[in-house]
Amino acid sequence: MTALLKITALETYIGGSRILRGVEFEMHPGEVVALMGRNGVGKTTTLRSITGVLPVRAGSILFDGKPIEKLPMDVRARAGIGYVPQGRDIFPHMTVEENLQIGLVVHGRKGADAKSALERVYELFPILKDFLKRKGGVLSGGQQQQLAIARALLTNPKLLILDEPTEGIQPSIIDQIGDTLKKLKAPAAPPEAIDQAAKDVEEIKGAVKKLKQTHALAILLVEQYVDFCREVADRFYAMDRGVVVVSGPIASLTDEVVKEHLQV
Ligand SMILES: Nc1ncnc2c1ncn2[C@@H]1O[C@H](COP(=O)(O)OP(=O)(O)OP(=O)(O)O)[C@@H](O)[C@H]1O
Repeated sequence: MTALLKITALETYIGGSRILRGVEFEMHPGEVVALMGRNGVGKTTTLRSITGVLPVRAGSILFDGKPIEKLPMDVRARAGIGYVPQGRDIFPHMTVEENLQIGLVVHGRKGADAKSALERVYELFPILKDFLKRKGGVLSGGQQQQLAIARALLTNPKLLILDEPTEGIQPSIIDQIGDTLKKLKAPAAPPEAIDQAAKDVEEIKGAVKKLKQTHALAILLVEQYVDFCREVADRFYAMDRGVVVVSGPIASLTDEVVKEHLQV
């Protein structure tokens, strides 16, 4: 099968620092791939290099068989690369509906085409349809993430890139069950917040799984939480200091691999 995305010998610098030092990986249509690694190894830099936020110094990025590494960001987006950056980037003072409308306008979708695109995202994220008139900023973290994914889907991407979709949602749960010291120092999150966080994570997981079944698109996911990756991804790549050090089907992401390459 022809690769949808093929990255070869990719090098990206930030300022004078060589952050990516020959990244190589590929993705096929319809695949969910997790890009993993400890903090600061270059995962976000890799995503930014693919989307065109950062210029590439050397190497190639083939998307759908064509080189894109020199193309501007908007051209890459129109070619079929949808991107949900870390921190989600929704407009907090605008309603859910307005946030989605912006997605449609930016990509020139109107009339019946726009309506059917919206229906598709409402099917995937019913909560958004219920909350159309709410301001983005009052949604829970997971609901904002759903809104950001929905907006990216309105462009009909062939590849959807998600940078840490559970960031800022999971820690509240982990704080509760983990580090006792932290618990003693910081007041516990109220039970409603923990319930909401757990529900949010399940909804995002569910959405990725549903996307996999119902949409012909590939998903590249940066995610720290191993269980999340094990549940939704088909394959994984783990990075260390600017290169991919191990990869394989998600079943080969054993606890030993996690210990060696992912745990702090
Ligand atoms: N704007 C910047 N200026 C200087 N160095 C940067 C900048 N952005 C990132 N870096 C450095 O580049 C390296 C890779 O960062 P990157 O954000 O790609 O890592 P990451 O694997 O996504 O980690 P994280 O999970 O912490 O986001 C890090 O060492 C970081 O300090």
